[in-house]
Amino acid sequence: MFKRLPGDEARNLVTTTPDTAVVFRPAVVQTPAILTLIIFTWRVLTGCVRLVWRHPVATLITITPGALTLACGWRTALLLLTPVPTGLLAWAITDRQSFTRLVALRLLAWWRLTWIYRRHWQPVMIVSGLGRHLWGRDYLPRLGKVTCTAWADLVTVRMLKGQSLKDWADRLDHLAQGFGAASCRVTLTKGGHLMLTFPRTDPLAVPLAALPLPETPTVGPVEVGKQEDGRPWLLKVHGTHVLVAGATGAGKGSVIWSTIRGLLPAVRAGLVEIWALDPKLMELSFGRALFGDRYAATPEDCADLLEQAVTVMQKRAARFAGLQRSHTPTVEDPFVLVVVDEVAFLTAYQADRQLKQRISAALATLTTQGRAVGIGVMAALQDPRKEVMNIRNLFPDKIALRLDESEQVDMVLGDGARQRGALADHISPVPELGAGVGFVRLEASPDPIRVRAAYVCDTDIRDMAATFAAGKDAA
Ligand SMILES: Nc1ncnc2c1ncn2[C@@H]1O[C@H](COP(=O)(O)OP(=O)(O)OP(=O)(O)O)[C@@H](O)[C@H]1O
Repeated sequence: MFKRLPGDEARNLVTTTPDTAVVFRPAVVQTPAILTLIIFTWRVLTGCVRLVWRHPVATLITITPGALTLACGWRTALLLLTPVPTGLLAWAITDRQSFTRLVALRLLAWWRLTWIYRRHWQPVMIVSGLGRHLWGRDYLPRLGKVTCTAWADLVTVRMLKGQSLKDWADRLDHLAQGFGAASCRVTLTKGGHLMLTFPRTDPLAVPLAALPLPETPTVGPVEVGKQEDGRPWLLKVHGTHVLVAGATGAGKGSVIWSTIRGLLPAVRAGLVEIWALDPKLMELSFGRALFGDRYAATPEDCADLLEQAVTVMQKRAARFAGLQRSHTPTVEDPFVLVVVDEVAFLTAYQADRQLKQRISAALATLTTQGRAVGIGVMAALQDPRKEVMNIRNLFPDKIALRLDESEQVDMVLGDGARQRGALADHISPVPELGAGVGFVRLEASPDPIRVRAAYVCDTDIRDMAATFAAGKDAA
């Protein structure tokens, strides 16, 4: 008499009495050898076709020498092929960019697909829990195309049915570790498909020197640093408000000073005014000459300056009403950028309740109504919690530099930003490695982008103040 046991393998588990050892009897299905051979051949053939289709250049380069040797012998093959490496070398020397784009990166992509991703795909998927091993079969997400850019591998993936972006976002560390990358970012490309980004090199690993001053006056977007992919980081300041959040020493000053630097030619042309609030008396006081009488350090002066900005805003709004809905900077109505270093000193940490109220009201008025009439606020903040900065949501653009806690990332960049790879709490506290590094979300995309601000050192600020001090005429 056999007693059946409950569970997944019930039909394979039998025992005669409850206290005897379980006898495991695996089900054996006899597959005809011919069927196995047909399936195997079919897989090899489709694999070859797919390989040639996806990587024609790499396949051609690999196969040609062997094919020529077989067809004409090694001497003739050598004779025929010698011009190829010579030609490639000449191409690489004369037009490095096109050679890299058309040959080098494609070869690299093929190599990394076969050697890194395909080889490790199955174990990484199973161990990370993104694939399943059920009834003796592996159910794995489909590895798609690998594209190499100058700095990262972009890997397309078709998710398993029933998986969500969150399942992948929760396992970014596993994926980075599994494929030997420093980090991993995930983006949904279309229904069921996503793209994983594995950086190979980090263009932001070394500090960036202050950028050259723009040749023509511009109100933005201002180039303030570099993006992870090596492209310039352009920060919009006109028509928005920017909040820069970062722990102490995160490099908030470099974002502020790079922005000011990029705007200086426009300041000189009369198209921009920079009003500075420096309650810590540290950061902006260094370039005080640039701001003239639009500089305040004590809480009383800061409240007065903010209220002046509100008056300018209201007068403009009254003049513009019914005539124009957006602002174009002119000498009569320049763009006013109100820069506030450590805004919490003026709000949350301000002991004088009346002053605190005046400052909070002015800031809230400017951030809710200033955009359309050409008044922008750029505020720096160490602690982004709501208790400290209750108007943080009035800033449409936010930058998360190094933060102390993982929860603070979503407070700054919005829900889900950390899950999508904005690991601002993992940025190195070593200034050379991490100061000025941060994450931003551009308006067009929910995916965070890693950036680094250029470092405007004391000498640069001194030079800027000497050349552009308020009241100096254009050279
Ligand atoms: N973009 C940068 N690249 C390299 N190093 C930087 C950069 N920005 C700042 N640093 C270095 O980090 C140090 C701290 O920077 P900074 O004072 O701007 O930080 P912070 O966020 O303003 O800090 P705090 O809130 O304490 O004032 C600087 O003295 C400088 O040495």
